[in-house]
Parts: sequence; C-alpha cells; structure tokens
Amino acid sequence: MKIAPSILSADFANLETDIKKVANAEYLHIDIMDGHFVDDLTFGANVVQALRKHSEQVFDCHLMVENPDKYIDSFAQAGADIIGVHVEATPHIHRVLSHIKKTSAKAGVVINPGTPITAITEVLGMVDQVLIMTVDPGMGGQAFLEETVGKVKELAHLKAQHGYKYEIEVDGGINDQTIKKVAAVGATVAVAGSFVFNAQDPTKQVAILREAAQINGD
Ligand SMILES: O=C(CO)[C@H](O)[C@H](O)COP(=O)(O)O
Ligand SMILES: [Fe+2]
Repeated sequence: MKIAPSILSADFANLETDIKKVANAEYLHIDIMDGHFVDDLTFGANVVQALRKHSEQVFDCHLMVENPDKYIDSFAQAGADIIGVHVEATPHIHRVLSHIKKTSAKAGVVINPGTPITAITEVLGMVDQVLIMTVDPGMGGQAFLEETVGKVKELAHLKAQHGYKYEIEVDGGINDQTIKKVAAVGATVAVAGSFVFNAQDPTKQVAILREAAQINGD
C-alpha cells in the first residue's frame, strides 16, 4: 500500500517543514478546491510549483474544481505527477482525461460516494489511477463511509478481469483501522490528512498506516 499524506491538514504557514515530515510516504496528496465544486478554497498551481522544489515524492493533485479542463496544463507544468478529475465535474470526462494524457502527468478519475462505478466504466482502460472518495469531498476530518468499500472491491475485480493497470486510491476518513478495510479489498494507495498531520509525529503516523495496511492487505 502506498501512503499519500494530504496537505489539507498540514500547517499552511509551514508547508515546507510539514512536507519534509512525511518524506517517508510515496505520494503527497494535494487537494485543489475552487469554492464552486466544493465550498472551500485551497490553493492553485503556483503552490504546487513552490512545493515541487522541496520534494521528490509523487505529487497527486486532486482537483475538486468545475471546468477541470482549464487547469490541466498549468498543474502539469507546475510539476503535478498525477492529475485527478471528478467525473461529476464535467460532462466530458473522456476529453479531459485525454488532455491530461497529452501532458507529462498521469491521468486519474475521481468518484464521489454517491456516484456508481458504472459512471466511469468507459474510461477505466485509459486511466492510471481511480480515486474512490470514502467521504463526500470538501473538507478533512470526516468519518469514513463504510458503504464505499464495495466499490473498491468492484474496481479491484474489474482491474483483474480486464488487465487494467490503474492504482486504486481511497480518500477520506483513513486511519489505522479503516485502512485495513480498504487494503483487504484491493486499494493500493491511501490518502490520509487528519490522521497524519493532526498528530505529534507525522512521520510515525505514515509508518503506522503502512503497517496497519499490511495486516489485511499487501
Ligand atoms: O479530498 C479531501 C477532502 O475533500 C481530502 O484529501 C481528505 O478529506 C483527507 O482528509 P482526512 O484524511 O482528514 O479525511
Ligand atoms: Fe483529496
């Protein structure tokens, strides 16, 4: 299981310091909110570019924005390694994913808890990552929604059946207990914000998550 600390719960006044505390994780998860697709506002490509100088990790940019197509080039140029777009944010998901694939970034599709897997079936063969939201997007610190576990299992089944290559990422309410549930059904990347950064020692929290995932997962 790869661990993806979400800087949504980091100290925005000390991002450089905070990201160094989680250098033992494979990914850095960067939540981009536009105040339209979700209520809150976070940061843009300029912040990604600034962070890029301080980390070699995979920059996993989760775009919670309307009109995602408008932002793809700037995030790719800023140093995003993966750009994830919500299927709910565009009627043209195939076009947007094709656009990402023409940049240096890998393409991810994201689905909300209320969206079925059938909404993304047609694009599963073209994506590098599928992100299953395990909370409703918009804020950190929410409780994991148990009913999303079935979708992780379904995605893992489709991956094996069709030989797809995507990572299966989960995001929201991940802690040392919930990570076991998603690891057991095939998740390969776990995002965690509050569990990692709302603790004294974020480095240790990453290690705790990794160990917990191994008990029931890979
Ligand atoms: O996309 C997100 C919210 O929309 C965040 O990545 C997610 O909520 C992480 O926070 P936590 O681990 O505290 O639930
Ligand atoms: Fe996220």
